[in-house]
This record gives sequence, structure tokens and C-alpha cells, in this order.
Amino acid sequence: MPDTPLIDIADLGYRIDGRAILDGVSLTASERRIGIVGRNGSGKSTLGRAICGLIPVTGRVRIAGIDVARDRRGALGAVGLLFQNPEHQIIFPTVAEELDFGLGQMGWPKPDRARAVADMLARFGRDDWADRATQDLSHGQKQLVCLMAILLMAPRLIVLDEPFAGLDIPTAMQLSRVLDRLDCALVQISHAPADLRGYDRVVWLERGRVAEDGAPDRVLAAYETRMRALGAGDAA
Ligand SMILES: Nc1ncnc2c1ncn2[C@@H]1O[C@H](COP(=O)(O)OP(=O)(O)OP(=O)(O)O)[C@@H](O)[C@H]1O
Repeated sequence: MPDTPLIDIADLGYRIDGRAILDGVSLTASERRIGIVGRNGSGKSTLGRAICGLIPVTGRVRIAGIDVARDRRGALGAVGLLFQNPEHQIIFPTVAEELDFGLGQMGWPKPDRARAVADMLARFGRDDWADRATQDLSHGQKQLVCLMAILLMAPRLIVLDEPFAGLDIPTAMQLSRVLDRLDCALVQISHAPADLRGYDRVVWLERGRVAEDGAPDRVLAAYETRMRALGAGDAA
């Protein structure tokens, strides 16, 4: 289906206690690198979860043609989410078990899973991590485990929720290189324009709605000007 957009979102809505968190968001996109910016509480993480089919929204969310909220198994091969906090993602005591889980969910036989997990660890030069306790890993190491777990499922799209938050400079540079090399499409959520340098398209969310959508230079310049104006006053 060459004409199927990678991201097909129409009139997306999500409410908590009657309050609109996402309100009429529409986005059709097939770019490889898409940024989502917006200030704290604008709905970025919620949109990320909606793109992955993890929350009950109104409207349409299709990723690579898959209705991600209804077709959960199909969604695993379509889109993966790197959570803002890896503590919220990791559930198993060892790295190998953590990496194995998603493939099990996808129905892979055990020997194939073990081979794929070993290959993934080798790809990142972490062959000795299989039996490491996940709870003993640093924040950046946990994040890498989460990213490896997603890559094993080979989704068409990965949503990264503030992936650089809390990383020191070398770890951030390493992650940046890892992300640059990925073949799959990325949606990166950030409030730092510098994180989205070189991206193909940027969507600016404001109070759960799309404020601007388009070329990064234009959207990020408008976003930064607006954020600085807000920051200069005391009412932000
Ligand atoms: N479980 C929840 N219960 C109540 N309100 C929530 C819940 N989850 C999100 N919200 C509210 O929804 C709004 C959007 O939150 P969201 O986390 O999507 O914003 P964000 O743009 O990712 O923010 P940040 O940059 O601070 O991470 C916020 O006002 C938040 O308080």
C-alpha cells in the first residue's frame, strides 16, 4: 500500500474528567523524522501515547495502516514508544528477559527470540549485559535497554518521549548517534528546539491542539519566539 501514510490521525480527542487534553488533532505524515514541541502540559506525551494506541481516544489513529488502539498485535510491529522515564517501561529483573518480552508477545518461538536478543546486544556492543539486573543499570543504560527492546520488534515508527532528558553530554551524544543511524521513522517529543535539528517536519502543540505544523525552521523559530515572550513575563 504505497499510498498509505505512515501517520494518519484525524480529529483526535482525549479527555480526562471532562477536560480536553487533546482536542481535534489531525496529522497526516510520512516523513522519517518528525518533531513534536510544546510547553509543559500541552499534551505531547498524551499524543505520543495515542500514536501508540495506548489510550482510549476519539477520532482516528492509524500507523502504517494499522488501527493501533484496536489491533494491538499489529500495533507492536507498527509503532513503539520509548517512555520519558525508563522506570515506567522496564518490568523484568534481567536485561535478557526485558528484551525477550516483546518478541514473545509477537508470537516468536523461544530459540529465535534468544538469537535475536543476543544479536541486538552484540549490535550495541553490550554482549555482556544479558544477565545484568535491570535495576542496577544507570538511567542512560536503562534507556538503551528500552530502545533495544523496541528495535527488536522492528516497528515502522518509534515515538521518543523526551529521550535526552536527564542524560549527561556523552550519553546524549551516543544516543543521538544511535538515533541518527536508525532506518525506521522517528517521532521525537521535545521542548528543546536543538534536539530537532535536521528533522523533516515539526508539529507545535498548544493546549492539546496543533498550533503550527510544517518546516522545522519556520515552526521552531515561531515556537521559540513565543516561548521567550512568555518567559519574559510573569504570567507563564
Ligand atoms: N493521568 C492524568 N490525570 C490527570 N491529568 C492528566 C493525566 N495525564 C495527563 N494529564 C494532564 O494532561 C495535560 C497534558 O499532559 P502531557 O503529559 O501530555 O503534557 P506534556 O506536553 O507531555 O507535558 P511535559 O512537557 O510537562 O511532559 C496536562 O495538563 C496534564 O496535567
